[in-house]
Amino acid sequence: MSHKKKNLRRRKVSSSDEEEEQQVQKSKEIQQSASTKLSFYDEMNDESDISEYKPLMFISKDSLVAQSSNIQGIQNIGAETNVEQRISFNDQISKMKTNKKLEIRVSDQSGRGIFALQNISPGALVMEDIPYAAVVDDLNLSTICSNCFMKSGKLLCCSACKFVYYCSKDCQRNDWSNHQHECKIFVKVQRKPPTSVRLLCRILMRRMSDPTSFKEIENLQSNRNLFKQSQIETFAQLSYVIRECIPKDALLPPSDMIELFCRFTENSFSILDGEMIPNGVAVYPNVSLINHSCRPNCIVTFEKSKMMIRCIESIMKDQEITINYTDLSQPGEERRKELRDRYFFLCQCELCEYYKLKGHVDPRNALRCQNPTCSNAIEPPESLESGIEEFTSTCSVCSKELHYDVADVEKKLSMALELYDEGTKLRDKDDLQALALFEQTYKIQQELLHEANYNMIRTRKSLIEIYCNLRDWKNALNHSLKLTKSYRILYSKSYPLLSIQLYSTARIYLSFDHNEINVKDLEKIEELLREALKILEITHGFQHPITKMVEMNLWDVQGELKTKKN
Ligand SMILES: C[S@@+](CC[C@H](N)C(=O)[O-])C[C@H]1O[C@@H](n2cnc3c(N)ncnc32)[C@H](O)[C@@H]1O
Repeated sequence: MSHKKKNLRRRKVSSSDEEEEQQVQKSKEIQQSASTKLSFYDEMNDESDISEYKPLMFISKDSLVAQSSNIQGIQNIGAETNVEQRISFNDQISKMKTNKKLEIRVSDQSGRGIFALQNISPGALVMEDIPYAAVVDDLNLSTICSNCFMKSGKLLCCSACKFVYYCSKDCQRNDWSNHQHECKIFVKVQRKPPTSVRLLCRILMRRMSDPTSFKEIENLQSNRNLFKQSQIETFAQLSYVIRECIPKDALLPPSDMIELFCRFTENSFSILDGEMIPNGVAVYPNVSLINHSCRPNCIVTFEKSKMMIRCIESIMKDQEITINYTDLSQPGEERRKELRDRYFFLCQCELCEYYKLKGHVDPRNALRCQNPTCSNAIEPPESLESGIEEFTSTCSVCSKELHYDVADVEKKLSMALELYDEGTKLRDKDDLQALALFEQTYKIQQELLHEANYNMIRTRKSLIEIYCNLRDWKNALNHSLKLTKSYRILYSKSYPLLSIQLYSTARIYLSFDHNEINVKDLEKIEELLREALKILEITHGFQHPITKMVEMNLWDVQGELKTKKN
């Protein structure tokens, strides 16, 4: 599907909802009937290329209610209603420090989930967990310790394979049981298997040394019946790679290997650094029980490979704990597609439902008001396909009469996306040419799209990156300030990406020549850092290295401000 259609497609509330309901109904039927499932998925899509799975934020499910009764050690303490059964914490969950605040319950709609047993305030640590198994991703192997996940410019590399790095001899020793088998393979073939395969090897090695722990993995949803045949075939091929990497005793029978791949696909997390940039992949079985919302009340952050779930929106007793599985800057339609394709459910969260209501325009795919002084989001017109040539509307903020020539808008936006793609291809080769293409893209989009439109955000991010590479701080700052404004529209006030964006903007400011920064600038920087810090204390906690770093930057700026004022 071309991007232009995505841009302009207006949601036909009733029919698309019906379609989605039908698809979900169909997927429920498939869960019960393995024989029909694959043909449905073949029909439904698509361009599945999962040979290089991106470790996602998250996970998925199976026939959940049925599965819940098989959970080892989880005791069903009786259904209080037909919809929800209360389930007490089992050994697995009691490992979590804060378990008295939480319990597992099961619902027809989303299977197992974690619920609050008391009110929880923003900033509170709701859960923390260490990985069952974790690997540093390929790009970061030389800068992150493969055992403790410490980031450093001075790591020691494994003298045998020279692929894997450690921060100390102790870390190398501790990781040896995991690394010894892959090390031989790296030496033999002089290249690494994909990150996902390396992680699965570690899971299987742990199973061999600690068989009871493997129940934690077996408890995860697999949704095997819902995977497409092409995906299952890829899993089968990757299983062959795994056979080459670990001892025979560590292997599972072929069908269990496929099941493991399905569980991994639905339950793996990206490990993120403080700035929310992925640097590894891991499985955290306890946290895998948390369901998704596009308006989550909790957020996942990491200290090295330890995962922390912190509350970002007040949670009331009996409310479900939720985190986000997708990129929230994407329009609802795309988020729902991703969730349906990967996690096999139709998202009906507060955010998705809100924009289905008449009169609520999602800025993520909106046009902008044609009045240059008005920034209102306008619901995009029907695409060309539906035969509409002109779209008229009235801006609800400035009351301007709006007239869009649909063909012209489609053409311009389509051209902007082509320019963007060209720019992306050139990005690592020729910054200046890429910059010229991104500027052209921006010029077209700025005239037509709302500032929080997904495509505008993408273009701005690319422009900021290139201007920073070129040390053109003035232009980088201009776009970064505007991006911050868009993030305020897109994200809740305690969302970590907003704090990281505020901090990045402050850093761009601080990159200016010292003499160019006056008191007014310093006050602005102080304001940015203050706000970033306030959010980070909630999302990452007071002790997180990034929180400390922002705090130190703030002190420096406050000191300088004092000196300049005197
Ligand atoms: C990581 S698992 C979450 C725990 C899962 N409910 C379980 O029982 O193991 C992800 C799966 O949970 C279900 N799920 C998560 N969020 C959901 C939501 N908002 N609505 C419906 N189902 C959801 C989906 O089946 C998804 O594949």
